[in-house]
Amino acid sequence: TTVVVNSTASHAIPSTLYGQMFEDINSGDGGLYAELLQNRAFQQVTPGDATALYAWAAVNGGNITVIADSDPVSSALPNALQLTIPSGASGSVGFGNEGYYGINVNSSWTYNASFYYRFPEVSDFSGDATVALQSASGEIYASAQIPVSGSQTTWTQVYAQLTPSTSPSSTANNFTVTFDSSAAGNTINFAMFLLFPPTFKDRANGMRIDVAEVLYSMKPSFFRLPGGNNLEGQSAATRWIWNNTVGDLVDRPGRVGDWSYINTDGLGLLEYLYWCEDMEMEPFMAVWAGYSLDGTSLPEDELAPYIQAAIDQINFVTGDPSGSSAAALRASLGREEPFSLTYVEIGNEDFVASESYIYRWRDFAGNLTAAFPQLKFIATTDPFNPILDPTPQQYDNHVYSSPDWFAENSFYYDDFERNCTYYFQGEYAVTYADENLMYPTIQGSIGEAAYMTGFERNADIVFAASYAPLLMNVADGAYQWIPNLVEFDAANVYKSTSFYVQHLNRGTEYLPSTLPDPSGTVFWSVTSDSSTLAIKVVNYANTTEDVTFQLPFAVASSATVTVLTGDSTASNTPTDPNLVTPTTSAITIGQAFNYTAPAYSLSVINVSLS
Ligand SMILES: O=S(=O)(O)O[C@H]1C[C@H](O)[C@@H](O)[C@@H]1CO
Repeated sequence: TTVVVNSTASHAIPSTLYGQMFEDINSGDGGLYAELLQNRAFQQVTPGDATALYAWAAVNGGNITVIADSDPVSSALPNALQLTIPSGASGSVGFGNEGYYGINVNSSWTYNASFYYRFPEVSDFSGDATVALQSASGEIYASAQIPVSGSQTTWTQVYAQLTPSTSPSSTANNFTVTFDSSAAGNTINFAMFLLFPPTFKDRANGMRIDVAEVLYSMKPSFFRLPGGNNLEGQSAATRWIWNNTVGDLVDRPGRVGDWSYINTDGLGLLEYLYWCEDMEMEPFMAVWAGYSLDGTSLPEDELAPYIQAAIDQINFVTGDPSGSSAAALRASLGREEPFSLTYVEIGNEDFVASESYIYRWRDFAGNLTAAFPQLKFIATTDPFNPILDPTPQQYDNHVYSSPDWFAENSFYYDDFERNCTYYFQGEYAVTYADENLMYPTIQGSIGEAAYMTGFERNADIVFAASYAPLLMNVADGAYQWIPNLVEFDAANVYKSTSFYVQHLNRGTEYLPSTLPDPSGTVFWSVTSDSSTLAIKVVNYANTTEDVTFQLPFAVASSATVTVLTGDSTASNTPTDPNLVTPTTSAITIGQAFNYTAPAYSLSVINVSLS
């Protein structure tokens, strides 16, 4: 194969081309969001149900149950954990939390713990609650005393810091709250527990550092939030409601998410926005658009309150505090100046309800465009099917398919009409439906790399792309979708082979070159920025492929090539996390040079242009 590279760029690579799609699918609570306690506030559970206490367990005979407190800690959190310490109790009696499939105890960290308590009946008890981090077998790694008084019959929040003495290798640990025998016979109500490790950029109520750092290393330019299906609700009533996700944690009711678990909404709209700033990316924010996953579309004459909610949501992000109550709410929460926002998505995957989207889009996009003429609105039906008014300038395309499909469709966007319509490949990934694989394989990741060469060749109309889903807790029962880009457990983060494909793609303008054979197995894309020429070569075949490049100008003879390659079925997994990682080496090139691409490989040849 001979590839002649043009000297003149045909189009810029939009700065937004590579970003991240996020929603709470095996990934927010217990994952990116740093809160370590599961079911920390008994949100959305039914008091008395066995499940109401999930992740909590009694310690040494403590008698615990979830009650609807007669004097709830807040209207958002009606439930409390009630502990009765049996009379005659001895030893440390109370309860514990197992975390999200474990708790990482790290002696270099200071943990911040807090909870609310009250005595439902006045008691003469005055003593300490002991909070601790301990192994499943009861070895104490860290503990602290919190004074507790039986005269405290109204809610009060108390705090403690925990600094473990060691870093056990096991994450099978518990956070415990216990009392000694002096508390025997007492009944105490608890609410709104919090246990945080250090967070990314030290952000309050922030993100888990190790996961955040892996995501940051991808240098994403945007972050799509809050979904995906998790925006939509199993009913209109359980949709993602922005104003339920902001303000004091004690005022956030949480919701039954769309991935079969309760969302605390501790990772809420303001946390997302600070996260985008900390990660130097812009939010691609979705607004609920009248369709819920039970298949219901609201009739047109019921949309007005939700359009107003969308206007308020956008004003919360970018509004002037003097001009909107939502923006004033943002200011009251400590953020006077607006956040940057350009793209707003109207709904998610509305191709499943495209008939009603005709009026839902008309009313949402119509009203929001009038209210925010500076924003760009993304439609979620299939392009031009149905015809929408106002004419969308952006569409969000999603595709999940086989390795072969991705390798065979790298020209997917080449034939799209250039008619001032721009495309967001908002979700794409190889899924291994037949083998139901938990982790991407090299064959799948190289298929994705082939498809991604099409993003750059068509970056005049493809303005953004993100693999989905982004994150996955690998613990049994902790995930709802496979595969995912980055995996984690309570103490580790794992980078899939597809992560490395995402990680390698960069460039600021596209240099046209000889077109690959759309039905072939070798693909390439040449991009440059001010200092470097990046030549991506994808070989989807199981044999090596020689590619001769003819560059338009002389270049330094020494270049580097970063190669991701391996057995077609190879995956990075928790037991073998670095089975396939990219290798970088020096190569000698010239204005014309031959490159032998290994079987199943992505190669990125970087040539300095200085
Ligand atoms: O069941 S699907 O509709 O395929 O779910 C997909 C599409 C949806 O937008 C996203 O939330 C999810 C996984 O990334």
